[in-house]
Amino acid sequence: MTQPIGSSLADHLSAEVARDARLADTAATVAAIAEAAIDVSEVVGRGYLAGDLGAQGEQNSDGDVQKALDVIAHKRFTQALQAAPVAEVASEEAEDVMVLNPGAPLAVAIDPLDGSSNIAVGMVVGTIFGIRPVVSDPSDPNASFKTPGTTQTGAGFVVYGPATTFVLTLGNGTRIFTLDRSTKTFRLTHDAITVVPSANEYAINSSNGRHWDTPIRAFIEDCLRGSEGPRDRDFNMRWTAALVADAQRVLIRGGVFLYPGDNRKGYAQGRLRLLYETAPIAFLMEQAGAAATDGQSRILDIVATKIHERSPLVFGSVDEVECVAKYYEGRQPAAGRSPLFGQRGLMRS
Ligand SMILES: O=P(O)(O)OC[C@H]1O[C@](O)(COP(=O)(O)O)[C@@H](O)[C@@H]1O
Ligand SMILES: [Mg+2]
Ligand SMILES: [Mg+2]
Repeated sequence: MTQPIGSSLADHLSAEVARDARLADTAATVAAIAEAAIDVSEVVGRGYLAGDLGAQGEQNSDGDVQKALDVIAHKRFTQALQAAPVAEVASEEAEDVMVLNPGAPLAVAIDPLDGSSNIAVGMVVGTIFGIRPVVSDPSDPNASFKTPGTTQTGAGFVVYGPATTFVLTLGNGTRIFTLDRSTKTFRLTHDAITVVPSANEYAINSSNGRHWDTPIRAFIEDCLRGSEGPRDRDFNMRWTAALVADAQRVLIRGGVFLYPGDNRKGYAQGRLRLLYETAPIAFLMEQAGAAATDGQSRILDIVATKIHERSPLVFGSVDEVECVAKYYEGRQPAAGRSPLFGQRGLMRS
């Protein structure tokens, strides 16, 4: 049963379990993550008064330098998951899978703090998670995470912005809950979201333009040409440097987000990690009627071979995601290439 706007996350979780009792463990895990998110939200909300949250520490598994807030968030979410029916955790901030409650039914992949480059400048950051069943294989400690994203029973992200939002799917639509700070409760503000099929906004870090492959360069070039190019309409560009914030914008307003692979060393598969970034976002997008691919193939069908594996990511309004795939297939709208590429101009390589 759909809950009314303003109802609590706890009520929504109860309703989901009433709909499908198999979701009980997933719902308990989501509740634990939400509690921790409120605590992290308070730290983020104190901003510079909380000390130097951007202070640099060790390198994480992916070679990124950990910031103080990365470590605080990792500890708080791990503590929360310890008290949930979770056996294993794959965290961006831990090299190997962490074993929490052996014998418990669930495995969680988590990016405790997304958008780390925004910490020091006091801008929006978040948390991303995907929940899936444990796969027992004594010969492979990572077996639970080597299943396609379609096995996820729940996924979500938190945005610590002007408001703190908790964006959730349990496979029955995507909803946004907003933190009511007076009661420390997440309340439903956006029920069963439907992303518009087409919109005039794209998000990409265009400073990497000279490293992109031809289809992505051509797609962005044609967006830039706007009403004078084959797309026949003008586009706007947004990039927050926090995947969670860009994903929330796409859910509410539509558009397309791209973090493709590129020619920089180590970036052949882009920057984002399959298990705790692209697969949860893909589940949330599909549940909102949007799409998510690596440019051509559905993200939710990809099986990780290692826990910190990266994948290119293109998600958002279905027509735009489909349009990107057409550029890869050579079926893009016909037109001469723009002078912005290949010759003198903004995007010259
Ligand atoms: O700095 P870039 O290359 O624009 O990358 C930004 C992207 O990297 C991320 O910050 C990666 O996440 P982490 O901060 O968790 O490593 C995304 O949130 C964001 O979309
Ligand atoms: Mg991240
Ligand atoms: Mg992170």
